[in-house]
Amino acid sequence: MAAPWFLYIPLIFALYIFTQHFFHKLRNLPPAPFLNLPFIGHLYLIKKPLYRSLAKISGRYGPVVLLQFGSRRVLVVSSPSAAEECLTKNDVVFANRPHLLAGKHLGNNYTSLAWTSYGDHWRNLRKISSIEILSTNRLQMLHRIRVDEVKSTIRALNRASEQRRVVDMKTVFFELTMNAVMRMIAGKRYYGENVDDVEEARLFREIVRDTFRLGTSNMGDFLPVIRWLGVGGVEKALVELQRKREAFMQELVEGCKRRFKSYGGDGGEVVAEGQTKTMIEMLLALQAKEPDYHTDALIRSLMLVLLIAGTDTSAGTMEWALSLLLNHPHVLKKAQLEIDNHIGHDRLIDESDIAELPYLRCILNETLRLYPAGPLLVPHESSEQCTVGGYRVPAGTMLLVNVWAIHNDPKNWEDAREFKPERFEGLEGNRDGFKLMPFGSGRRGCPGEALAVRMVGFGLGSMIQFFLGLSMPKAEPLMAYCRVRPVAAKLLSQI
Ligand code: HEM
Repeated sequence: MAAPWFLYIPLIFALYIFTQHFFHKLRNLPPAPFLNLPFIGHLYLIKKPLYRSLAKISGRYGPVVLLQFGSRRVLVVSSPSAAEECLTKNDVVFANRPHLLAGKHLGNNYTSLAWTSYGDHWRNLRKISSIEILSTNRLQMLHRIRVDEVKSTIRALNRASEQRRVVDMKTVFFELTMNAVMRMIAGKRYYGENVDDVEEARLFREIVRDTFRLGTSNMGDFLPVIRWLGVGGVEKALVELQRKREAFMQELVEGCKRRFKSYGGDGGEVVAEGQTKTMIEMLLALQAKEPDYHTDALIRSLMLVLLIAGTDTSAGTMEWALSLLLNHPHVLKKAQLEIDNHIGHDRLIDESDIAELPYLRCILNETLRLYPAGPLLVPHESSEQCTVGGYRVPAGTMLLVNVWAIHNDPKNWEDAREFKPERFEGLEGNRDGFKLMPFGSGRRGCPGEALAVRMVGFGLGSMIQFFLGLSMPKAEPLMAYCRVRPVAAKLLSQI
């Protein structure tokens, strides 16, 4: 009598796994864990946080690993040389982004700067952002906004200090960067005291919260069945969120257009006396010259990308830096001494001082080494077949560069888990090839690096200049008592 059919299922599964493994080797694909299960692939190996799980897998199978995340092939690289190979020799091949749900709905069907594929449209967006918005010249024009916001933060912390109130520093830094970036984008302030419009601010905060909640990768990206069945309603929520984001940003664009007209401007370079031209206004100037390309939709899309890419990353880095300083008082003291020696006690630190404060830059680099805000960069995808580490990588493979693993690997760094800013002293450009790349590298590397270094360096430098013996009653989230340094009391009159 024949055995019932279902008894063959384990056999079929085993055959599938062995055949997969055999062909994997035959095709010279990068190493992979043996058990590649039907439907889910290697997802069963993944726990949060993803970069730690991947570092563990790489520790076992090597710095170039090919995994299967459900329906997607994923190449994980975790050594400086493998990262270099991907982002130099194969930089163009890996310059695409995978089509993930967030890119479809929040990236306007994969057309926004962060989500669009490599090509003319991406090149144009990159050019606009690098030249028209994030160039040294433009950042200088927006300098006053950042100074204003840092001063306002110092004032708030000083009040908390006088009242001996403990402060949630995570919120302080998040609100600082959000206010600074939104004022640069549209001249609006939505957090803390003196918000422009309470209801508008409430709506904005809701949009920001939902974007950070829904905008990260979700299981539907890897298991299409979840997407088809609409499990969790994620896609519906993303569509609704994008509708709100677009409507909100369009209102801001309209507001900037009205402001423009009130100057009697024609969308040109004219700005009223004492006013700072916002990023939207910079783009409206382009719209006046070339309306067909620089549409409202393009302006909305660019601004939404900068808002999300530039805030949480910078705020998180400031929070980690302060947390590390509180746990390493000798580093804080050395940084204070550097600032006092360079600036004295009669004036406030300024962004332009950062270049002259090498130890502060070392602290920044060391923080970004230990806690990179993008531990796996943003996923890339290969447009054609290429080789990495001598292995064949097929077209359409998603690339994750495990920067966290590279930054924390004892093979690359002495005392890798120790906070030692001194390790960067004397290093030209404070970088060490592909051993340190918190902003990525190559064509898709972060275009906001200069702004980030200014915002984070200036924000952190100001904290160091003003406050002493910040103590940390609770590490998670970072809560601190801020005590004004005696030498900084005089400076308070300047803010
Ligand atoms: C400490 C702060 C920041 C860190 C650590 C950081 C890091 C990164 C990383 C790792 C990437 C991905 C690179 C890749 O895929 O290879 C990226 C992309 C990007 N970043 Fe940043 N970033 C920061 C701040 C900013 C700021 C302030 C802005 C602008 C306001 C910005 C705008 C962008 C944009 C638009 C992209 C996408 C570029 C593209 O796809 O072509 N970032 N950033």
